[in-house]
Amino acid sequence: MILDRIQRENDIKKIGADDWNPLAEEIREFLINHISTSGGHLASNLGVVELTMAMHLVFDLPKDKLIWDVGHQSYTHKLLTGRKDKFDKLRKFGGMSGFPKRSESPCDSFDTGHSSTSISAGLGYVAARELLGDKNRVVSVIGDGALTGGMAYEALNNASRLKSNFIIVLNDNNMSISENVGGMSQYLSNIRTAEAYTGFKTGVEKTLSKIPVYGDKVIHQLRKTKSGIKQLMIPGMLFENMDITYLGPVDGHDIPGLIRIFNEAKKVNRAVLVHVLTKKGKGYSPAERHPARFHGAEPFEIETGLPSKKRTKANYSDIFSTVMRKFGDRDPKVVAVTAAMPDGTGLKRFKNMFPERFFDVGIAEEHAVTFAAGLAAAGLKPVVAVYSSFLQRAYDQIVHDVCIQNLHVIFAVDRAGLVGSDGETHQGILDISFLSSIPNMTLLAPKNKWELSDMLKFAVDFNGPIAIRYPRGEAYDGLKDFRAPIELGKSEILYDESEIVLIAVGSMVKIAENVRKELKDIGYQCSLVNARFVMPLDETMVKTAAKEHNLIVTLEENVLSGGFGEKVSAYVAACNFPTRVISVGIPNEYVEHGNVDILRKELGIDEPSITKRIITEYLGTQVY
Ligand SMILES: Cc1ncc(C[n+]2csc(CCOP(=O)(O)OP(=O)(O)O)c2C)c(N)n1
Ligand SMILES: CC(=O)[C@@H](O)[C@H](O)COP(=O)(O)O
Ligand SMILES: [Mg+2]
Repeated sequence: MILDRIQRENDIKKIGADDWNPLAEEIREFLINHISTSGGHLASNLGVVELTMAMHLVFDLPKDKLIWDVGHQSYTHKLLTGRKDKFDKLRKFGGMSGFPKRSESPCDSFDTGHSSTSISAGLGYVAARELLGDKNRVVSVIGDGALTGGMAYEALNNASRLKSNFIIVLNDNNMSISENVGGMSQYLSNIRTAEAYTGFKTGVEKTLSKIPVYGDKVIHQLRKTKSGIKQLMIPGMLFENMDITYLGPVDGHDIPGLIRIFNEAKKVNRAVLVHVLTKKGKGYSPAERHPARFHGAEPFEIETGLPSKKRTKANYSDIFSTVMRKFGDRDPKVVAVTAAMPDGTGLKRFKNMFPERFFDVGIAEEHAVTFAAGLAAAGLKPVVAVYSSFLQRAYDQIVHDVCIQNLHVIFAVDRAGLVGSDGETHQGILDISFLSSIPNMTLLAPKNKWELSDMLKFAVDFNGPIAIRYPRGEAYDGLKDFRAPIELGKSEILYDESEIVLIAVGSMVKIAENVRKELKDIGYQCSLVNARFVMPLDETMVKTAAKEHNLIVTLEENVLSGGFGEKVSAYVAACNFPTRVISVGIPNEYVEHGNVDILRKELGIDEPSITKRIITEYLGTQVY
């Protein structure tokens, strides 16, 4: 194995050119084998094997800084920097992250996970280099999907003032997770289409040559300019006009060609964008044919590309998908907005049925929210389906554009709570805190799949900003018989007893149900309340709970700071009730990657830990 000769960064420089392509093949085989068992971002990684190798051949790590946008495509980089053995625990608790991590290697210059940050971070590195008198190179690698995000443009705007070298590699595979969208994607497509370029060039030359005397002179003059007649067709002119040198497009699977262009890019004393064309999923035909399915893949059979485990139960996004189709049918004012996540959020079916009422705005959560505010102001009923952690981006838009104007925007907040193997950047553990503190916002969480459907109906019929948070994965189908109509600000009493009351939010109702069973088994009386609303808080319920029990236990899959438990505690304290409140939630810290059950245990929010805590902390017995 050539790959075995790579033990650390820069070892690739000892591999002869004849072995580059065989090494690329070995890397692909390694990635397919490992990701087929661990799961992970296969298609994006297969697409950048040669690109990563070429960068490692040209640049000097860790002195030079490579910044991977999103970071989901950094597996080859990890392999080339001595982390091959860590792939056995890729994305597993305590193992290697699926994203770049400064804590993992000095060759990881910047932690990523969310999109469109790489040019800003790279520019920061460049400015620091100039101030500190360092000599390193800075290279930001951004995908065509990530280039739909507003931050990338803010950074490019800023980069245009540069007087020193900063290399931006545009990894253009003509795909986001799903089909890429928007004007920039169209612009890149035009550049990408060699035929269009060649055809246009020939066309322009032909037209000009028909102009007597001057035509030939213009052609001659244009050919003499820096990028020749190609400028007329504007490949890269958008960047060139911003004082950012454009190089390319170049075949992203041709290592010598890439090396040549990177060496050219090094000579430019300003920001330079190298446009690299790659194929998402390259080398594994199921991934080439279905790049979206293999973007973030669950474990799969290599021969067929089919998932190793068949899913038997619907997940919450499936339920959302079904309900949205029904609403689309029922109410022509219902429209759907996604920021580049039609598959993950389950909006794809709505898109197919109501294409004119479906809006994929690209990786642009801030814009998605203000766009939805505009739709609502004009009388439509926008449903913004977005992952909890990505909604963090749009905080001011929620406040400034939606809530101050009290507009009826419905937020379907998917992946709320622990998401698992994506880790810190993707855990949806802050939304209760940041949404429930915004005046005018109503925030709900369903206990099971039927309640998600009921809550969505309630939200569509509501008037004002409203968010429903629900977790990643299988939708709970227990507690089916509890289906009282949703009323604004009213919780649902599931079991009404005495002594202890568990008040749980959304996904924690299922856990609380089991905790209650265990407490009852050892002789305690225990009530169970499904909070339903985080905001507004059901104060009447809390008052009654405090009066009729010795202990209130709140449960939520969110950080404790600013969470539901704090609200309940504050209310109980404000009413001067002596009832003790224990808040179960996530400590105020970032949660690493790993299986959700393991993470819950580690965080003390799994059933046995909660039961034990209630017994030891409050009841003062070690019986359990
Ligand atoms: C702020 C934010 N929104 C959404 C996502 C989800 N997401 C991860 S990768 C991706 C597509 C990125 O496309 P591109 O940059 O072209 O990389 P490719 O997957 O094609 O390699 C999206 C939408 C994210 N990581 N961050
Ligand atoms: C890198 C990224 O942000 C996405 O690909 C994310 O990993 C998708 O997560 P889900 O698997 O929960 O859809
Ligand atoms: Mg792409």
